[in-house]
This record gives sequence, structure tokens and C-alpha cells, in this order.
Amino acid sequence: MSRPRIHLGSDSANDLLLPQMSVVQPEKKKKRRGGKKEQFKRQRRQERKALDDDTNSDDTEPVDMLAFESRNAGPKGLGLFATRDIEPGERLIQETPLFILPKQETLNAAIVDSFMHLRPDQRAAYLKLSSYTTCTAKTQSGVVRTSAAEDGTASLPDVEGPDSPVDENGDPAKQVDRRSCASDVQPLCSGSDTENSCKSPNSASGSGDLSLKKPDKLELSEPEDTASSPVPQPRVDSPIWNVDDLEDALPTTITDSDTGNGVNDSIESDHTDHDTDGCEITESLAVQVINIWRINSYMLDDGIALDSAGIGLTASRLNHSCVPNVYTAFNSTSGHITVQALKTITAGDELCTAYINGVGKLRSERRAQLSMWGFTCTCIACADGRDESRCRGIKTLMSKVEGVKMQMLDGAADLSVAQVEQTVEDLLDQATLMSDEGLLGPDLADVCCMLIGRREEAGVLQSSGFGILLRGYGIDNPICTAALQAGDMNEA
Ligand SMILES: C[S@@+](CC[C@H](N)C(=O)[O-])C[C@H]1O[C@@H](n2cnc3c(N)ncnc32)[C@H](O)[C@@H]1O
Repeated sequence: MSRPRIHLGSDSANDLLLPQMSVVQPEKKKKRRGGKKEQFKRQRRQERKALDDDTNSDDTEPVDMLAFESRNAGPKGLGLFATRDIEPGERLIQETPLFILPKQETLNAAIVDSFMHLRPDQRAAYLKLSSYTTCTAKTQSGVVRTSAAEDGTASLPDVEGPDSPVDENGDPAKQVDRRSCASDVQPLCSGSDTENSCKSPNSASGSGDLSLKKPDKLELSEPEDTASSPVPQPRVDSPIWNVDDLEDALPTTITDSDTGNGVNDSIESDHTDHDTDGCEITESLAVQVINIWRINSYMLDDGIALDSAGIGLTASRLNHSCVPNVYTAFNSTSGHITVQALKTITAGDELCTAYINGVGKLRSERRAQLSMWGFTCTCIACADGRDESRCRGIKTLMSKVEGVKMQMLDGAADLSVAQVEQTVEDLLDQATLMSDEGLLGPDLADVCCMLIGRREEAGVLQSSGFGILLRGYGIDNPICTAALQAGDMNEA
């Protein structure tokens, strides 16, 4: 799926719809290029610091240099918080995923295999990521402990789990429409019966129990056919939790030849460059590894095809908001997960990304989608009593525009002038509503990029689009490069 062509228009056009938007102007860009080295160094320091926070509490990196820090976010667990004011479009994280799996290979065995081939420090950092979910499914084999430390087979750090409630049914979301966080691994527990329900470890019903029970049998969800969209849109067509798959991955002992303890590598591996020191994986550890992947992995797409997922240690600490202030993307050229500010962020604010594509969805719909992460969103858009008329408006306009888009794609009949006029009006209204709602991510660019050249106002929308793309992705992302190449626009 290719992105629509984007035209870069006059600067004033960018101010018209999106007062909060920061469009990189040519002069500013030059200045930024001049300071890029420093900016790059700062980013590296940030990444290192965030990683070190996880792996080494004695880290002495001066905090005042950083744009954000990782700290307690109350019931959400850990979160990332701005330590200084941040400008829209600023890149905050640029990290190489710990490992990437092609979408069709995100099988439990592949996840466990990739984990085992991480370096010991990476494995330790991985195991510190959030994996609060507990599954209380009854099993023949009984309880599977999450902590392999109990077996003396692996040293697991404490898993920090938020005190978040489960969804009403205790049932993981069937529809997993994830923009950024978590990938195509289905929740470990499935089905709607209470025996198979997921519980937060600290929830009343979970009694603080971090154990994970292996289900007898789990139904595989049907693939979701998510609507096509030019924005990164996670698709779920490789549902996978099944017991056989896990059993394939177990038991596994990998002994690093460097340790001198002999090599017993029962995993066929092409990760020979990785250190795989002695570490036995038990069933419970495997379950934890898979759970962590499910909660923390991001779809890694290049805006054209969604075919991979990966875990970034720092980006994994981002909590969700339906009105996010940062955008998480994947740069398929550099191989980095990037996180950029979508709006001005004030020192002390939490950085939040959107785990789902919630644009045009009502609170109840978003809640259903988010339930697989085991929390009920309390962001500004989800506050009780919040007027949802803007959301409803966006939803209505989106479905209207979608209808026209389908008509255009079918090529059945050319649109009438009146239809075109109306659609442009609808898009303008949608962009305004989204902007008012604080939805400033690349979805807005897609709104802005439709109906190129149809009318003067459409040109305004299109010209805004590139600025929005830049803000979310950064100029080095091939999505922006392609937009520049495809459109009648240039950087200057
Ligand atoms: C990718 S992790 C985010 C980082 C996590 N808070 C941690 O401590 O590592 C996702 C988990 O964080 C928690 N979380 C994320 N956003 C949240 C929110 N808006 N409200 C409550 N919990 C949230 C949920 O437990 C979710 O499963």
C-alpha cells in the first residue's frame, strides 16, 4: 500500500489547520542540520541512560542532559517522563530493536529462540519489561510458574506490574488493531470463559499472583481483516498461541562455547553472532518471554507493508494514551525504532504513544481494543463523562469519506463535482476535528493528503500533510523521502 502523494504548499497553509503543528521550515532545517551531531550524541545518551536505568541502577549519567527519564508512573508501572520542554517533531528515541521477527514467524518458538540468543545483559533487560498479565486457565499440567528463578535455572529480575484492572469480561481483546505496540502474538489466554481470563497480578481477583498457567487448549482467533489505510495499520493474521508451538520451544538448553562449559545448543540457530551463555529455558520462563513480547513488541512497518515486529527496550516503556504526544515509527532504512514528539511537551509530562489506531473510535471501542494490555485507559479522551461528539463526528466523516474512496477505487463512476466538493468539505471538517481533539499523528496527514488537486482547500490539506509526516517520522524516514520524491514538492 503506498502513501498518497503529498504536495508541500505555502507555509501559511500549514498554520491554517494545525496551529500546534511544527513544520520544519527550510531555515530552521539548516540550523538543525548544523546541530545534528550534538543532537545525535544527546539521543544516544538518552537511549543509553534509559537502557542503563533498566540494567544498572548505579548509572551516573547526568539526568539534566536528557529529554526524558524512566520512572514510576503509578498504576501504569514505569513510564517515560519529559525532563525538559520538548518541541514538536523532536526525535526522542532512536533505538535498534533487540530482535525483529517477520510477522509470519512470530511464533512462540521463534520468540523464545530469539530471546535465548540475546546477550545475557539483553536477556536481563528484556525480562525486566512489563509482563503483568496472568492467565488463570486451568491446565492438566497445573500451574506454570513465571519465575524460572524458582527452578534455579535462570535469574529473573522482578517483573513490575501495574495495578491495572482487567477488562469487564476478563477477556483479552479479540480485535487487535494495534498501531504500534504489541504485535501479532495473540494473548496468552483466550476465550471468554472466566477460567481462561487474564488477570492483572495486583488486581483484586488476581491476588497479586504472578503465576501463569498454561491453558489446556486455546482457540486460535480468526485473522482480523483490518481496514486498509495508508497509515501504519497493524494487521493480525498470524494468531499463534498454541501449546504445541510452546512445546516445540522447550526444553532448551543453550550453553555458550565461551563459558567453557561445553556446547549444548539444541536450538537450530542462525544467531551465531550472539552470546548464548548457559541458560536453561523452562516452560514458565518461555511463557514469560512470550508474554513480554506480546505486551511490548511493536509492529515495525515502513508505511508500505506490515511484515515485522520487534522490541525496543526504551520504546517499550512508553505508556498508552488515546491522545498521544509522541509517535512511534520504524525507519526501515536505518532499522531504528524512532519516537518523535507530536506536540509541545512540557517538562514533567509523561510521554505517551498510541497502542491502537483509535481515530474515529468511541471510548468503548478503544477500551475493547486496549483490553489485551490489561488496563482501562484514563487519558483525557477516555475520562468519564467526556463529551464524545467530536469523536462521533470524526467517525461519521471517516465512514463517509471511506465510501467515496471505495467508489474512487472501484472506478465504477467518476465522482460528480458536487461529490468532490462535499468530500473536500468533509475532509477539512475531519482534519479540524482531529486537530481540535489533539490527534496530530500521521493519521491526520492521511486526511490531508486525499483528493490531491481537487480544490484549493484540498491543496491546503495536502501541504499540511508533509509537515505532519515530518513531525511523526522525521526526514530520514523513507516515508518522508518517498513523499518528497512522489510529490511536486521539495525540501526547500
Ligand atoms: C509496553 S508496556 C509500557 C510500559 C510499562 N508501564 C512498564 O512498566 O514497563 C505496556 C503496559 O503498561 C501498562 N500501561 C500502558 N499504558 C497504560 C495506561 N494508559 N494506563 C494504565 N496502564 C498502562 C499496561 O500494563 C500495559 O500492558
